[in-house]
Formats: sequence, structure tokens, C-alpha cells
Amino acid sequence: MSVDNDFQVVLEAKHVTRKFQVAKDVYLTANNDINLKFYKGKTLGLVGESGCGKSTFMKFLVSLDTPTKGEILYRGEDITKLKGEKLRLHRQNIQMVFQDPNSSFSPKMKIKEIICEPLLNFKRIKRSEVDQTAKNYLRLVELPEDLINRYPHSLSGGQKQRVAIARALSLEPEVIIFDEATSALDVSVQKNIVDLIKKLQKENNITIGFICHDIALIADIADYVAVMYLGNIVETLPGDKLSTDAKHPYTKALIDSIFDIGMDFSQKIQSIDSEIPSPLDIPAGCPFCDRCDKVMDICKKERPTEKTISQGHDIACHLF
Ligand SMILES: Nc1ncnc2c1ncn2[C@@H]1O[C@H](COP(=O)(O)OP(=O)(O)OP(=O)(O)O)[C@@H](O)[C@H]1O
Repeated sequence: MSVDNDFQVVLEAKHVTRKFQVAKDVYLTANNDINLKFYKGKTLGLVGESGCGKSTFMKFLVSLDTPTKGEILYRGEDITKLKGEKLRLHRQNIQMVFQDPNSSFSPKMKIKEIICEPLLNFKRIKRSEVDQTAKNYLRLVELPEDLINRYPHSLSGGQKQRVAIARALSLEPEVIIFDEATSALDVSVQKNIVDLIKKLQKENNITIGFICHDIALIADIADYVAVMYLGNIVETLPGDKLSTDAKHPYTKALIDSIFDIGMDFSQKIQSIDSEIPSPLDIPAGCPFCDRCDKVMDICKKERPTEKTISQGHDIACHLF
């Protein structure tokens, strides 16, 4: 993306590739030469079908995995190289909210302990301050203070996600990554959580990475949208221009799919006839060439490089 003059880059992925060995001499390319920038106080939405490599990529941002090649720069420092105490301290800068809070909450911990655990780990508060601190954070995420002594199993899905957001906020991170964080919620609850995220972002100038397979939701929340296909970023553009300015045949197929299958494209995209290829068998040229109705000879031979076609709008397609 070429909007550096307007926005401050906080986090940047440079030529990030991740290969998984799945058998002797057989490698699966989950991320292929990804370049993305996260700007101060802005939301970058990452969208693509199930299995395209979104979660693999987001794990690098929160130091849960390291790429096979490439760099993840946080304020210019390559965090893939951090180890030990430096890595532990860095974790305060970038927090994550997962799809399923049950997997990250201990069922034996009270809500106040869940919210304050990071603060106690980093010795930011004393034990005696836990109750008041947890109440403050519950108020921030618009939950009643008296939940502090409850256990997670007694909360609804939406309430648990609010607690997860409170915990992520507690260390005052510069960046929060949301990995399908609203996908398991009912549509009305989802909307309330998205509104809360937008409000908290504005108040705290947080940089957000929002992974989601729902392109309509991404268009609503993201300042910039990156579209991923088979481990490749095929197009990046401003969220408010997604429906009018998208040019890549894959992005357009995703947008059409909203109308085809009622806004849920975890199912097969009906506007594309063929099946998605296996990441074990990515075409030599453009990753989308086997399914593209505008395919040309060059598409089968050469991988298209990203080109900037207008401010904040990059595309990797031989048509442009
Ligand atoms: N540890 C691993 N070993 C082998 N293959 C893996 C591993 N982790 C992920 N993959 C493969 O990498 C590809 C990308 O997976 P990833 O989970 O990143 O996709 P995703 O877009 O997040 O999908 P979903 O939304 O379904 O989680 C998939 O083909 C997946 O099977």
C-alpha cells in the first residue's frame, strides 16, 4: 500500500512466506511473499476463503509462529528475531482476540482474574488492585461490574468476547489482532461487538488487524482491506471503496458471492465454477489463473507482482 505519507506505519510484513512440510520433500505454501502495512489507529481487514492462509499470517504478528522467510517489523524492529525476555516484554505491544474465548480462558479463573492476569504477569498492578481494575475494564467494554466474581461458563458468547477484548486492552497495546473474533456470534451481537471495537479504537488510537471470512463485515469495519487467495495477497484497497472499486477478478467474485449465498462465503463461491486448488498444488503463474474467467496466456506462466493503481489501492493481476 502506498499511503505512507498520510499514515504512520506501526507494523509491516515484508516478503513473508510460510511453508509447512507435510511429507518427505513435500511442502505446502500457506503464505507466499506477503507484503502488508498496518497504520497507526487504522484497521486492516484480511479477508479470504477458509484455508487461504489468514490465521497462519496473523500468528506471525503475535509471535506465535515465525515465517520460513521474510520479516515482521514492529516500529522498524524485526520481531521474528526476538527471544527470551525481549520477546516477553514485546508481547505487551501486540495483543490478540481469538474466535473462541473458551480456548483462551481457564474455566477455573474468575472474570476479574482473566482480565487482570496480563497486568499481574507484567507487574503493572498489585493483587489488592485486581477488583477495582477489573471493574474499570468491564465498564469500558460495557459489561456490569458485578461480573467480576463470575466464571466464564456463566457468560454468553457476546459477554465472553467483551471480556476477551477487556483483557486485550488491559496492557494498553498499540496493536490488537482480532482472528474471526465475531464469527461465532449471532448477527445482532456481532454488530454490537463491532461497534464496541470501533468506539474503543477511536478512543485509544489502536491499530487493528481484523481477520474475517465475511467480506460485508470487513467492508464495514476496515479502513483497508487485503484480499488473500491461496496464500497470496491479490488486492488491497480502502474498505469504503470495496464494492465500487475492487478490480481483481477474485475480489469481484467474493463481492458477488454476498448476493449469491446470502453473505456467507465460507461455502463454495458460486460465481466461480471450479474448486479452489490445493495449497500443495499452486499454479505456476497467477494463483487464481485456473478459476479466472479473464485468464490470459501470461497468467499461467508469470506470477503477477503488486502494482499501485491509485492511492491505497494495490493489485496483483496481469489485467492491470
Ligand atoms: N501446522 C500446519 N501443518 C501443515 N499445514 C498447515 C499447518 N497450519 C496450516 N496449514 C495449512 O495451511 C493452509 C492455510 O491455513 P490457515 O489456517 O492459515 O487458513 P485460514 O485462511 O486461516 O483458514 P480458516 O479460516 O479455515 O482457519 C491450509 O491449507 C492449512 O491446512
